Amino acid sequence: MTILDKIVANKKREVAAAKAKVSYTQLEESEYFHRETYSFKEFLLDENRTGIIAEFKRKSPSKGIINDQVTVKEVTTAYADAGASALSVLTDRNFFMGRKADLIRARQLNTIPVLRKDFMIDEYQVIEAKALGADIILLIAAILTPDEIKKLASLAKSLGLNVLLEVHNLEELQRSIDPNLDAIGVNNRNLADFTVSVQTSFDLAEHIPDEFLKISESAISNTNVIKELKKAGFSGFLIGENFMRQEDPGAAMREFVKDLRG
Ligand SMILES: O=P(O)(O)OC[C@@H](O)[C@@H](O)c1c[nH]c2ccccc12
Repeated sequence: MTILDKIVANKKREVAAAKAKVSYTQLEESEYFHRETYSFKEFLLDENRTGIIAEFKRKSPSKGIINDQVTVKEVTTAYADAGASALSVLTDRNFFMGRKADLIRARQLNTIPVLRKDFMIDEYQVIEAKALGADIILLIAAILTPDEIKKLASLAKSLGLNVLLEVHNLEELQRSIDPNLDAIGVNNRNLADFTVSVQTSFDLAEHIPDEFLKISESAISNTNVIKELKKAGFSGFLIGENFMRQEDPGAAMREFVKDLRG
């Protein structure tokens, strides 16, 4: 059983428990369920921002605890001030030490798009994402069939959510392309064995149709890589650990952006 299999098995139990605890009607009564979402594209392509999707991540299966000493407030507001185009907030509890309350908090405090970073396998989670204040959902090709992607993405679009599809290889990309997607993210980390290579993004770039925003995810730790990824057509850069492993993740991002712009 790979780690991804374990995460999905756990997620199925978690979703069943959430459904028993909070009904669809209750989700739809959330104030955020009716809000107008921010456009992912608009913030990514805004020249005054950086294209960086800055992630709040306390822990990961590959690295263990990264940083459990900082608050959602200090980190996400500093990320936004430093020029993040969007925030990514982990809501998986067991493997990433995330909480749904982290997403609500990030939403309350910021006026840029927020990505719900989780393992989406059920329509309930999409509705829940809107109710928690998300603007963007992540769909991971490795754990979904093309029909599931279509179903979850079209539901998300009907709620005004932006959809980011994550792929790790050409086969996943080609089978998963769907008109309801807004952005395609190439994960430089193989979720089956945790190996990382930014080359994965360069290899897949030309295969992503131009109507989708191109995002490079994971293992980005220097600004030269971003400059090269931009030349290859990428407009979004998802960065977690490189900032979160520092005592002050917001300050780390500020320095990084200074270097990127300098
Ligand atoms: O911390 P990194 O290497 O900068 O990576 C961030 C992000 O890409 C990574 O957390 C991620 C990418 N896809 C995921 C899917 C689920 C959980 C986490 C992820």
